[in-house]
Amino acid sequence: MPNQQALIAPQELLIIGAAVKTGIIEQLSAKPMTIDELALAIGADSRALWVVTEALEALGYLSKDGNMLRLSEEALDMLYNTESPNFTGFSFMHRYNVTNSWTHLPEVIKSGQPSPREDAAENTKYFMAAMGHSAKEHARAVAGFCLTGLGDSPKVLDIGGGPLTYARAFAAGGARVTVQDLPNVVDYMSKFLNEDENIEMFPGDFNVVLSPDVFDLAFLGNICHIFGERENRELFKKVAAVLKTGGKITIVDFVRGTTAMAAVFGVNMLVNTKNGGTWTLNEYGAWLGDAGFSSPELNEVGGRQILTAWKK
Ligand SMILES: C[S@@+](CC[C@H](N)C(=O)[O-])C[C@H]1O[C@@H](n2cnc3c(N)ncnc32)[C@H](O)[C@@H]1O
Repeated sequence: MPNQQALIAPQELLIIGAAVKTGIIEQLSAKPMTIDELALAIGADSRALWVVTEALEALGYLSKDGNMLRLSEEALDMLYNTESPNFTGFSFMHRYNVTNSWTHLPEVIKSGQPSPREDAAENTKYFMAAMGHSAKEHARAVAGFCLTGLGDSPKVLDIGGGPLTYARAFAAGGARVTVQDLPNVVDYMSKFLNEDENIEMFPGDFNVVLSPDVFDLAFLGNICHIFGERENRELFKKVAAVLKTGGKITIVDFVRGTTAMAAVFGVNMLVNTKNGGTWTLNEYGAWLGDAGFSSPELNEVGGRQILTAWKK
């Protein structure tokens, strides 16, 4: 049934997102400023800046001391205080970028091509923050489920595991983890890794190569929706080649035909990728079977759908 409650503009996201994009937040995180000082610092129109900062104040992101603007305590907690229960960092900026792509859906429906993408370096930072944030709550449960039956200190290959949230949960469960991700992501994220974490990072495009080792478990967290049938079939074959016999593959993704979210998320992949999407259990079964795996089992853990199959 259509959800009329959902038919509202994401105004707060668009306002705070624009405040981050234009540098309002960064400038005010350094020091309080008047509207005119801020306008000069970020090269903005004073009238427009006044209207937007009034809204930011009304929404609780800014506070005013005389004519000086500053970030509110709540905004400081949310954006910068990693110890705060309200900390999100800048993870919402990924949603802001995605919302931008979604507004091109009418053109995408006609052309069949994804929305134009802005390749800004800070988007890697936002993407990693968003993925890390969304996995935080259920990573332990998912990792525990995936590690079941693998014995002591299994070797895990976490493909597309750049945000490190799942890798840390695997390591906490006793695994030795190799995280493979794109070189720019490994470059950025390896700074956040401590030497004693039992996690190493391998830079590499999974469409080209997988980390050359023998693993007990390959974890594919939300990567099968990025590409189409050909790439997934190839990836599953590469996974089979780096798993020991009897080794396990676990895939976290929305499975089309089993949840409404899979169809909706399919639209996200339509606007953001050339041939990504969400796939049915039958499709996964055929692709995994042809790559040498058993039929996949579908489970739900911590609200995430997980497919599990074993290398024959
Ligand atoms: C949607 S995120 C999922 C992150 C994490 N696995 C999770 O489930 O929260 C996809 C991840 O795959 C990585 N990725 C995308 N294409 C890749 C490729 N061709 N080779 C290696 N990593 C890739 C991205 O950089 C990103 O870290």
